[in-house]
Amino acid sequence: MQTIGFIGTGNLASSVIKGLSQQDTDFRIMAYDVFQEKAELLAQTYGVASASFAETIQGSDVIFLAVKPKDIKGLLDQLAQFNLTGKLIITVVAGIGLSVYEQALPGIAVIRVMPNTSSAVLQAVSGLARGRCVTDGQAKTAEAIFAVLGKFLWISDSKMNALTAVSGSGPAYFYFLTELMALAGEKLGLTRDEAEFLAAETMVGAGKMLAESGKTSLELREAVTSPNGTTYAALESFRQAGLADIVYQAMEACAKRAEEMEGEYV
Ligand SMILES: NC(=O)C1=CN([C@@H]2O[C@H](COP(=O)(O)OP(=O)(O)OC[C@H]3O[C@@H](n4cnc5c(N)ncnc54)[C@H](O)[C@@H]3O)[C@@H](O)[C@H]2O)C=CC1
Ligand SMILES: O=C(O)[C@@H]1CCC=N1
Repeated sequence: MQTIGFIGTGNLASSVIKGLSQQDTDFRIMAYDVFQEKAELLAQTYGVASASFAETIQGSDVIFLAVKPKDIKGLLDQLAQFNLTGKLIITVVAGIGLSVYEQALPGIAVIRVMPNTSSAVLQAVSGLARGRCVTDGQAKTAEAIFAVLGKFLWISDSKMNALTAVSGSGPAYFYFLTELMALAGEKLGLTRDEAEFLAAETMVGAGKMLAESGKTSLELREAVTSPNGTTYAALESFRQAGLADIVYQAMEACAKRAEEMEGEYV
């Protein structure tokens, strides 16, 4: 059995620990946060161990870094004080490239991962970028973790910010669209509860169709769209308002922000 030690127990780590704790895995989990009570609450909720920083680092085969980008430099300075030989570092920190870790921790195995918060319901999609010192066994360990949490793909470090714009931040875009649809439904005469229920269930159902129907998003969209019907009217309005550009600009801003972070925080 291998031990995964989480450093930082915020939103992302909570989603991952929640997901892992639902399945019978070969992993033992330890968690540390600078706010001790936060790690303890999480540990109690999911039946995992909370421990000190040193215990977590020394007792883990996989050290899972889940702090904000602004905190990574200080954390790497702390990690450099420990003997990490043979351990695997998994980092989910947005925007910070593999070379930063490899410079700070020479010779240590690092895999950079961009998961998403759907890890909590085992429906994440994660991108994994392999560092130079990672053994095949360590790569398999990372695959075992992210396969439990959903789907994954290996990708080059240079594409990680683009992947972040699609799937790392992506859940928020769908939640935002759900909020906007609910607000519009209310304006059109539904109650808030009716509109929120309908918008959320529509998002869930459409996602399930994408997952289970074997059809593409284009095919599924066409099946809803009658010629000159109601959906057609809505989609034409989206097109005329330039939705494709709006989506591109938002995702470009996301990737650009990820790119800025390394220079800003390291
Ligand atoms: N929230 C999300 O949807 C996703 C987040 N990420 C990445 O995951 C990382 C964490 O994000 P969130 O969980 O959303 O942030 P968060 O703010 O909820 O959690 C970060 C945690 O790290 C703790 N922390 C800070 N410095 C620490 C240190 N030196 N040692 C131990 N704990 C420390 C904080 O107290 C906090 O509990 C970020 O780098 C983000 O880019 C990646 C994919 C998705
Ligand atoms: O907003 C953020 O910076 C993080 C990275 C991907 C999702 N949330």
